[in-house]
Parts: sequence; C-alpha cells; structure tokens
Amino acid sequence: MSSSVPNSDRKIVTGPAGYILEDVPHFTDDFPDHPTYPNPLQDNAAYSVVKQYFVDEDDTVPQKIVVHPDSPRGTHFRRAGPRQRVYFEPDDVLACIVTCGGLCPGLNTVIREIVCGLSYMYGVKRILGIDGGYRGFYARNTIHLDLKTVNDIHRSGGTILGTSRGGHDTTKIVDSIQDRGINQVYIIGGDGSQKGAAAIFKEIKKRGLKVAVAGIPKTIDNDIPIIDRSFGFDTAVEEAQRAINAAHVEATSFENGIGLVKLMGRYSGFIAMYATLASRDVDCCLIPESPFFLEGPGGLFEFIDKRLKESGHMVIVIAEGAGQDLLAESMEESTTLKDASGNKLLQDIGLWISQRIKDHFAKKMTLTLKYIDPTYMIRAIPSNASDNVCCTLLAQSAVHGVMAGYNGFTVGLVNGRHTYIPFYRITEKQNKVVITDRMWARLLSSTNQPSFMKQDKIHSNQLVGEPGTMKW
Ligand SMILES: Nc1ncnc2c1ncn2[C@@H]1O[C@H](COP(=O)(O)OP(=O)(O)O)[C@@H](O)[C@H]1O
Ligand SMILES: O=P(O)(O)OC[C@H]1O[C@](O)(COP(=O)(O)O)[C@@H](O)[C@@H]1O
Ligand SMILES: [Mg+2]
Repeated sequence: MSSSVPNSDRKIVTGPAGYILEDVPHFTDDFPDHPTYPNPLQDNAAYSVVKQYFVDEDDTVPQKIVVHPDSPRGTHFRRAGPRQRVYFEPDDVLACIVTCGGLCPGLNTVIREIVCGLSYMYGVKRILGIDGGYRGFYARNTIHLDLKTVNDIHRSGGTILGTSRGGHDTTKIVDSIQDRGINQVYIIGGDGSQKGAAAIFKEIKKRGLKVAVAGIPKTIDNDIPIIDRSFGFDTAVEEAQRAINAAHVEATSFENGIGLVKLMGRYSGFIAMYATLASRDVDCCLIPESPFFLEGPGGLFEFIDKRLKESGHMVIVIAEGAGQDLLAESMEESTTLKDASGNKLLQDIGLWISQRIKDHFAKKMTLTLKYIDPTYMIRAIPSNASDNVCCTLLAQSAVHGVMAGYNGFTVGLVNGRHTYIPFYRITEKQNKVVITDRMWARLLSSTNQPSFMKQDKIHSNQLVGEPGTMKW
C-alpha cells in the first residue's frame, strides 16, 4: 500500500520494501477538476500497430540498479512516455522553446523534435521560439516555429533560437509567459538553465497559472546529476578524437614530441576522461577532479621525462578546468572572474601548462610541444547519429509528459529508460568524476599515468563521493 509523504514542494510516495517514488508535479495537484481528453495518439497510424503504447500510470524506474538480495528498493522516478489522457486540447496549446547557456551538439535536433512531436503526435500548431535565451522572453520578439522552418535544422550545429548567459529575471520572464498566453514552456539548457526553470515553475505555481514547464538537460560537460548522460556528449567525445589524433601525429613526428589537447570541462572532466579512453593514444589525462602538481618526485614533469625517455613522444589531454589552482598560485593577484551566469571564468590552462613544460625542459632536452585547443570546434558541430536518436527520444518524452499534465520536471535517461525527474534532484549538485571510482581506475590503467596524488589524500573523505552517474 503506497503512501505519500507530505512535503511542501516534493511529492514523495513510499511503498513496500523501501520503495520510494520521487514524483513530479502534475496539473491535478493544483487543478483537481482539470478536464482531460483522449490522447490523439490512439488514432495515430504510427502508433496504432503498437499494442501497449501508453505508459502504465504505475511505471517507475529505479535510480540504482546494482543491488543486493536485501537492498531496499530505493528511489524511483516516474517513467516518461504517452498516457491515455491528455490535459490540453491541440488548439488550446501555445508552446514556447528556449535554449540557454553554452552550445552543445544536438540543440537544433531537440528543437526540431519538440516541434515535430507537438505537431505530428498532438496536432499542436502554435509554437514560439524564444530569441537568445532567457532574456529573449522579455527583450526580444518571438520566432515562429513550424514543421517547415525546422525541417533541416538538425544538420547544423548551434541553436537557431540563439542562446545567452545571464539575463534570468524570473518576474519579467513569467510576466511575458502570462501576457503572451503561453501554456507550455520547454527549456533546453544545462545546470544553470534547469535552476532557472525551477525558479520559473515556482513563480508560475505562486501565480496559480495553468502553465507547464519542462526542462531538457543540455551539458557538453556532463555535469548534470541523475541522468545517464546528456545529449551531445557522445558527439563531443567522438569529435575530440580528431584533435587527439592530430596531437599524436605531431608528437610522433618530432624527437621528444608532445601533443597537448585542451577539452571542455569547466568543473567536470568527463569529456577528457572518455575521449582518452576512446583514443588509446593518450599518455596523460588531467581533469578538474584530480589534483596534480608539476615539480618534484611524483609530479607531472617527472612523468613527462620518464615517458619521453620510454617512447620519445607523448600525448596529454587536459580539461580546461584542471590545474586552475596551480595557475592561480602563479599569478600575482588572484582573479576569480565569473561569466554573466555566475560560472567561473577560466584562464587558459592549455597555454599556461604548455609554457611551463617548455620552460622546464628547455635546458634538459630538445623538446617540441604542439598545443591544440578544439573546444569550440567540438561544441559547435551538429550531433552524430547516436546523439540524434538521444535528442529525438528526449524531446518526444518531454512533449508526452507535458501533454499528460506533468509539470516542473527535467526529462532524462536513467538506467536506459526515459524518466521525469523533479527539478530539485537535478539542481541539488553537479555531476563530477569520482577519482576513487572504478572508471577512473580504468583511465589510469589505460594511460599508465600516476595518480599524482599523495597517498594520504586518496582515501580522505573529501575525495570519496557518490559513484558518478555515467552508465557506460
Ligand atoms: N541559480 C539560477 N537561477 C536562475 N537562473 C539561473 C541560475 N543559474 C543560471 N541561470 C540562468 O540560466 C541560463 C544558463 O545558465 P549557464 O550556467 O550560463 O548555462 P547552462 O544552463 O548551460 O549551465 C542563464 O541565462 C543564467 O542566467
Ligand atoms: O560559452 P563560454 O562562455 O565560452 O563558456 C565555456 C564553457 O561552456 C561550456 O562549454 C558549457 O558550459 P554550460 O554547461 O555552462 O553551458 C563549458 O564546458 C565551458 O567551460
Ligand atoms: Mg552549466
């Protein structure tokens, strides 16, 4: 027998054997008599051959799938997908889509598939694009979106709607949603954007508006928790191979050649880690989560010297957020600049560490170092085939959820199943590489690099975190 646990902004349902459902808000929470309509999908030719195409109301997905015989069933999330009844009539819908934050491969595919899903599956005709991120709600005209305007956009990188950082004024945004009569808001963005979505949802609830807010997580860094991975990540790892291959060619073409590649990863080093594991030509991978030092026994310079003596060349991959502490120490005044959204503005660690390596070895050996920075080339390309499928299923899941009356959720893959995740779980922390995890051990064993850690630090509690959510 399940019971709901009263909590101001959380819908927790408990069940036998430690079952917990962290549910998402629904229109009927505030509008119990909200009219419902048969899902038009039942008359849709594409679905009519599929026997069970509506998701069962009790379908939920476990957050943890590695369990013991006596493990409590633990946290579950509501499964995504179409329901028997919908809470919007097609002609009543005025939907809008906004893209926020940094670019990521697949943004246009998500936009395209939200428009196609609303149009083809639910017969919705009125869909607006918000120009240039959150500030576009109140500072710009809207962009008309229909099947024709989005038909080919998935072939281009970036976002046809434009994006921005900063400019999130909750009152002005919700005023604009209310004045325009918008009743569905699809927000495609990273950790910052999802926090912004939560603030918008809270204001909409406070005003008692019948408006659905859905987040689609976008993070090339993979710094959003709970979800298996973000769209665009696979494309980024694949594209990074080209830079790593170039670095390997340069490094092997000169005596004591070093190819150094900087990849995205402000706080989380997933791209650097997976690009290194995919390449097998990388001798050293440096990420923000794994501190390292340059001089002395066990330091980076000692390892470079050893590896060059062994093979005469070396490839180093460094995430842009790695080593920022070392760089800051070397500067007279400590500058912690932030971008318009409050994210840390990084110094170019690739340039700095390249110069430090050249200076260190200048009097010791003939060394040729080539520094490659493909960061923006990687995030500005269109998504690959795998990510296009990921974008399509994410977008369709978001549309199904909103039409079924769910609200205040971020859609995401959890253990290979699409789910609706409450905003507070998405925004409560950032997803980071846990260097005491087996995945990082696989990385170290693939490059044979040292951990650059002093033994006493490796097992201190500051390093042991929850296992990362990468499900690969
Ligand atoms: N805590 C927050 N509350 C409300 N809006 C936020 C918050 N953090 C970021 N935002 C807004 O979300 C948008 C995107 O955030 P940003 O961090 O730049 O990129 P991303 O969402 O990709 O991580 C920006 O317009 C920013 O102003
Ligand atoms: O777009 P900017 O301001 O150059 O920011 C670069 C940052 O954007 C990212 O590509 C993605 O960051 P967001 O998730 O905040 O959009 C980071 O990897 C990188 O550090
Ligand atoms: Mg972010």
